[in-house]
Amino acid sequence: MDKESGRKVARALTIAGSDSGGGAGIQADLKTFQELGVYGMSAITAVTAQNTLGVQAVYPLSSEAVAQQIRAIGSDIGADAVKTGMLFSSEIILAVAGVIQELGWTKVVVDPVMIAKGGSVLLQEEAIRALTGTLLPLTAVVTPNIPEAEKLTGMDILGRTDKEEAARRLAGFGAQHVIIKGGHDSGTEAVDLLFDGRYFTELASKRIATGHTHGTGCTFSAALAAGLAQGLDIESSMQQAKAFIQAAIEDGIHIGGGRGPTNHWAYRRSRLPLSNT
Ligand SMILES: Nc1ncnc2c1ncn2[C@@H]1O[C@H](COP(=O)(O)OP(=O)(O)O)[C@@H](O)[C@H]1O
Ligand SMILES: Cc1ncc(COP(=O)(O)OP(=O)(O)O)c(N)n1
Repeated sequence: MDKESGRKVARALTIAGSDSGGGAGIQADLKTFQELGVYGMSAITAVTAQNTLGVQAVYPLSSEAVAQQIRAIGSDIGADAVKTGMLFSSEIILAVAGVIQELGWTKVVVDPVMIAKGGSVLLQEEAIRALTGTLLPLTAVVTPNIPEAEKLTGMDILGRTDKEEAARRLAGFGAQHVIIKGGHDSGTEAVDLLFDGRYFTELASKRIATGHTHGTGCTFSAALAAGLAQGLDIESSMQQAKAFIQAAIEDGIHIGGGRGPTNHWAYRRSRLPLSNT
């Protein structure tokens, strides 16, 4: 609660890696929170030297440093929702899962970031088991893209039936909801599939032909967490996140010499009266 205005302030925490180029990771998450009217906080897991051409270096923090950042937030400000992004190692995953449990946070969005679009490793292979064994059981929504869902479940995903089976397996690890994202599919639509443990719901949008998709997954999961922090249910948060990422990709920012970032201003601008844009 903001003491002066008496208004409740929605608070969201991102536990993720820093992208020096500003398009993905912590930077994308905080921009998304801000645009959606949510107070953003961060616990940094690793620093990457990165730009639109790719990841040049990764410097992970100690699991203790990550845990202390989260506890500092939990013991004072609190968080209405949390998202995780790049976690890099099993030590960091175990620390993050431990503190989330300690603080009793339940609105937890896990974006199981593994490999950047340029091919760099953002999660060590041996950490996959820690992710499925300790973090997914604490998860309200897990948001893999297709290659991530394949890695987590150990199966190939070629069509809708495979996506459904993969979602069931991910729910089997303890995630309450699963969203298998469709950015890596072919076809004229980008179709995201939500599984709530019983039913499947598809959310489709026009696929935008663009090379400027750096940070799409981070932005989508941050928007999802922002919706949950504001008290929306999972379906409404997903609809808001889909609209946010659609606007951000459609109006991508063409900076740098490689894969440009999405435009975090675009969603709010698209909702303003024309005279104010
Ligand atoms: N070219 C595109 N056009 C429209 N939506 C897209 C496009 N690429 C990705 N998306 C959407 O962006 C979100 C993130 O998906 P994806 O790119 O698969 O994640 P990641 O960055 O983790 O690989 C999803 O909602 C997906 O449908
Ligand atoms: C620090 C950091 N975290 C995550 C990613 C991956 O971002 P993602 O949204 O999956 O999109 P790409 O960057 O892979 O285009 C990252 N690159 N850096």
